Amino acid sequence: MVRGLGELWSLLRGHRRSVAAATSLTMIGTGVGVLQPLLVMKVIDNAQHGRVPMWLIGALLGLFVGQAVIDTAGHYLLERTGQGVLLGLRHRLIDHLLRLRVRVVDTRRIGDQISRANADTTVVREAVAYSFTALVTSLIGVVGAIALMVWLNPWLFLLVLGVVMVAGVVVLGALSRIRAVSERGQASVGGMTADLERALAAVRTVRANRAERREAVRIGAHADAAYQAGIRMAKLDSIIAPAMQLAVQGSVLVVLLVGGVLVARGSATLGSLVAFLLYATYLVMPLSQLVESAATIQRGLGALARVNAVFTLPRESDGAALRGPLRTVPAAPVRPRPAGYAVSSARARDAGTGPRPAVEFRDVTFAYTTIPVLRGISFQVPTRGQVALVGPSGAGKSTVLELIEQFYEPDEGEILFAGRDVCALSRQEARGWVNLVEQNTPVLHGTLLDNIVYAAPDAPARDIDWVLSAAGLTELVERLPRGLHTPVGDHGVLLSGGERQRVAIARALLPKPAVLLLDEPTAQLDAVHERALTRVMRGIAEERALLVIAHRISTVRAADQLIVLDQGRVLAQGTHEDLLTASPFYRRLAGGPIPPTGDGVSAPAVAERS
Ligand SMILES: Nc1ncnc2c1ncn2[C@@H]1O[C@H](COP(=O)(O)OP(=O)(O)OP(=O)(O)O)[C@@H](O)[C@H]1O
Repeated sequence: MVRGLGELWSLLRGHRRSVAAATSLTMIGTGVGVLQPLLVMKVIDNAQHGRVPMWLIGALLGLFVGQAVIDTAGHYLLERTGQGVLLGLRHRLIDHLLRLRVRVVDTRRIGDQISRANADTTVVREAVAYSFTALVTSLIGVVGAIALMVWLNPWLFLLVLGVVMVAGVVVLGALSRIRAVSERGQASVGGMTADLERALAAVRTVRANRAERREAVRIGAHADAAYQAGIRMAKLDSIIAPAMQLAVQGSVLVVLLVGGVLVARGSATLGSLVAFLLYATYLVMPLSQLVESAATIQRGLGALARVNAVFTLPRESDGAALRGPLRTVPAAPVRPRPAGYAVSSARARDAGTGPRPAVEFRDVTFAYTTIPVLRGISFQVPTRGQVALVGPSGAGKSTVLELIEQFYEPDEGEILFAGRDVCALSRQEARGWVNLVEQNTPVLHGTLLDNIVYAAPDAPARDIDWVLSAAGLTELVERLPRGLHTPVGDHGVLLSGGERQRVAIARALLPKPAVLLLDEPTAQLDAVHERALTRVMRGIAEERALLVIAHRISTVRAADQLIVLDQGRVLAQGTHEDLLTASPFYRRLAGGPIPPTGDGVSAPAVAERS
């Protein structure tokens, strides 16, 4: 609990002045409240002698109103601080989540991460904002009330203490279990969000497979678990509340009984009995506040553990010198954006026309887990022209593009951009050099324009017109009643597969990368659209490097060079015609059905390579 308090306290960095001000106000409010019974005692004692001075009544009223005003200001300040802490935590979390290493994202559930940024931070807010102040002020309230009770009548106080301690044992038992229950409940909410996200993201698949009921049961199971945790929490809360109630009523009863006898015997005044009674209730109020804030802190610590777990996940470094210092490859720096549409001549020099290819793999080996997916592959992509990666499913083609995009780092070997080891480039530089159109072409919620200018929000209209025409989208935009301002729906569901593909190509072209990577651009297209896109690709390849993955050889038949991959190895390289003659494996790829991975290709691999 003490370490947990330290963690919560560290969240208040930058807000400590506000917390101090709010705590001071609440303390003053509590102090003003503690004074009231003393004045009441004075009023009653004076009344017994037949006169009640008006100033006493006025002072009592003043204290009453003063306390209300001070409490209001303190409450607002706390609420504001809580919101500030929540905002800071969410900003950090959002930033961290968006920069997580791709390898980490691969193994996490997105919905659960969303839930951590959403539900868990809200629980932490409550713990952070209120509980510190409540802890401090209620402690002061308890100490103050105890001191005054001891001063008024130590024996009566001991009796009250006995009653409160009985309740205290019950409450402490319940408090110790709250954190674990809260963590379980929050984890169930995370699981529910993750499964709901999964089902809604694939709503068509769910419907087509008539899986609504099964999904509802699956997601409902998390809701049930959250409910169970909620019920356990309610049980613990309901143990705490009556225990505190018992402490109040028991204390009042004991004080009334024993105090009444003392007043009857004349060993105590009626005023001191009333004051003592008020303090007995005043003791219980901050005590229950103390207990409540301890419970909120426990809940908050449960949620904070989940939030902090995100911060322990490794994020992508900025890139430069990831695997050691800059290699001594003599090259001009890569400039992420050219001046015009075409790769400028200066850039072409940077890119190393001739000896320095736009992208080069040198003996690159890579494994997602333990089994290598790429096994020492080497190839070059010149600054202009089209290079195609072909090979059976699972050969490692998409992995090559993922390594170029720096989503993963090679285990061995080097990747060079324009002759420079990518490890010597910042991620910004490297990702300015290339751009990727993924296999599943994510189109984002928003308008067509939002999607196209995603990487270059300030792009001038002429650039947008150019990428629209380069990607063959001009006609579509003219046909749509709202043109570029047409909403595309979540994940671009309002567009056809081919349109989504072309929107993604236009988006990738707008920041003018030196190298455009296309993963299966024609997978969703019919023969007519495939031919149109092939023309688009030829146009693009005249100005920059184009690296394309295609299952259909017809898409890449005209490529300047084809690289045949199988089982993570380069089997053969050359033009379509060269390969038809030299590579039996390619002949089978091009002509017949694509052979499954490992279809007797290991031995020819050596022969074909040579
Ligand atoms: N994120 C990942 N984590 C673990 N393994 C992966 C991951 N992505 C791909 N793989 C595995 O790596 C191997 C190569 O996959 P890759 O997607 O590169 O093949 P591909 O040649 O592009 O296949 P396809 O033509 O079917 O898209 C496959 O066996 C695949 O299961």
